[in-house]
Amino acid sequence: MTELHKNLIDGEWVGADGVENINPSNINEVVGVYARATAEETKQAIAAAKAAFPAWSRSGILERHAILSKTSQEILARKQELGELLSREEGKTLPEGIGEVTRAAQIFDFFAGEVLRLSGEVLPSVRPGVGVEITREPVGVIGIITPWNFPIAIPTWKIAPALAYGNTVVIKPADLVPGSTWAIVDILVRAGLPKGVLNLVMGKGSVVGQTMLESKDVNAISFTGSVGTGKRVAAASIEVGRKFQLEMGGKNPTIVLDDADLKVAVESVAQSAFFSTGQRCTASSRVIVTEGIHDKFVEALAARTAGLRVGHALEKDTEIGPVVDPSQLKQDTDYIEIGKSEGARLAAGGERVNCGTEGYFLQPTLFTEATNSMRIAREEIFGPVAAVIKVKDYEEALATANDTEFGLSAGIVTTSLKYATHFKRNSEAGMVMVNVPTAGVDFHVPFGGRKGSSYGPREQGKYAAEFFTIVKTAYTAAG
Ligand SMILES: NC(=O)C1=CN([C@@H]2O[C@H](COP(=O)(O)OP(=O)(O)OC[C@H]3O[C@@H](n4cnc5c(N)ncnc54)[C@H](OP(=O)(O)O)[C@@H]3O)[C@@H](O)[C@H]2O)C=CC1
Ligand SMILES: O=C(O)CCC(=O)C(=O)O
Repeated sequence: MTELHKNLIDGEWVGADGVENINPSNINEVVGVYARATAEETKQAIAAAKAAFPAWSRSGILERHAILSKTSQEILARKQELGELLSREEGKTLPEGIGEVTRAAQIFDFFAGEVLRLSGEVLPSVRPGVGVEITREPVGVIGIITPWNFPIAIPTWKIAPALAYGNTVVIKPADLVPGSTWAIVDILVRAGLPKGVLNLVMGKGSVVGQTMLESKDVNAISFTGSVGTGKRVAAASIEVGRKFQLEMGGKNPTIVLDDADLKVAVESVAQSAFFSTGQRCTASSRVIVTEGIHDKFVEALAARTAGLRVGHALEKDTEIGPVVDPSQLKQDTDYIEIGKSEGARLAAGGERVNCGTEGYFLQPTLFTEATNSMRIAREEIFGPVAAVIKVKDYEEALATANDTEFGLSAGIVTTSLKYATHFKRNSEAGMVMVNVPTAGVDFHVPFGGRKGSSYGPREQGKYAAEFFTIVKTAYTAAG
């Protein structure tokens, strides 16, 4: 009998039965069995978080620091095991899985430090004899809803600041990958988190997520996922007057200019487009190339793409793991057909691959001769599929890069200080990368986009305080 991983509600592990978590590298392998919360259990979790808030919000900073720091240390000590769990449930390669786990440990460590750096401001009033204090207070119960593609990093970069600043939490991880979140919740509880402060409700978005959206007792929701669900979060939150923060899709461009170092350009685009199986909101799926370097760049990138080793996520030589599940695989292959029918040229990949196990393996796929009006250049695919668009010069490249409803990350590969500087200033993206991939961000600096990609304050780094706290301004007249 496989052990049931239960939900955590008010300090108790609860749940009678669950569903199997399947390995996308080998669908005959069950990663574990995880409970699915009901709407009633979700309401109990919210009530527990509400009841725990007064005490936790007034808890000492040393207690909060110690719990987050201990959690960071255990995650780091277990990075191999947790990296394997992550790779088995989501399909990214083991080095990518271990990297993501390490990032989670670093995030907990960062916010353990932030607890000790909480500060405010003291200002003179315009009225003589009156003082003004500006402080940050916790918001209350934070609802956290996360996607499947970063099963440990995204839950962590929402849970860690929420707890650090004195909030209580109800988290619903993606139904497809509950294992990594279960593991960090277990670690946090054993690190000493009081009951009710953090509640885990695994299960379906339509049940658990929807119940969170409808609850007046959830004071803020931090969401990462698709544009469609993000709009639901926004509408429901406005209805009950709560704070919300959305991180959604991307259609991130990488510009390659004539003066680019060819090797840097090819490696940067291959990584941005295909690593983590292209399942990153920061992935670059539009490659905008000026005509002087176009042909030799396309030739080199097609060769690099065709040479990428697709395989079981835990195999030593694998560079590209499987697609996460059948519905994402269908979306990817549908878009490959759309690209062909739109008249783009298939320069590499395009087929499913047999890697010896029953997994959702797909060749990294490169289209060339695409235009920015094609659906493969406008809609987020969320798989290992990229399209090259040829342009005349930097000005056309910049206009093409910005011609999208999204604005998460954007890259340029160039040796020109002039163009790099101009691009950093004029790109309509939240994160701009010069000679580095569009994906793979640091853990201690702000993360987020513009236009249709994001809504609300930035995540991560010290900027996380903007969402997870409320500013209070207090006036005191001297006696
Ligand atoms: N900008 C960013 O930072 C990122 C954006 N993304 C985007 O996320 C998408 C892929 O993730 P995916 O998980 O499929 O996105 P979804 O929006 O489908 O799911 C995200 C989360 O929302 C939940 N959810 C679904 N329906 C509801 C509902 N009615 N009420 C409340 N919650 C609900 C899901 O639950 P369930 O698991 O049951 O479906 C899941 O936990 C991609 O399009 C990608 O662009 C992904 C990562 C980062
Ligand atoms: O690129 C990264 O490091 C983070 C990307 C991300 O958060 C995402 O795709 O969900």
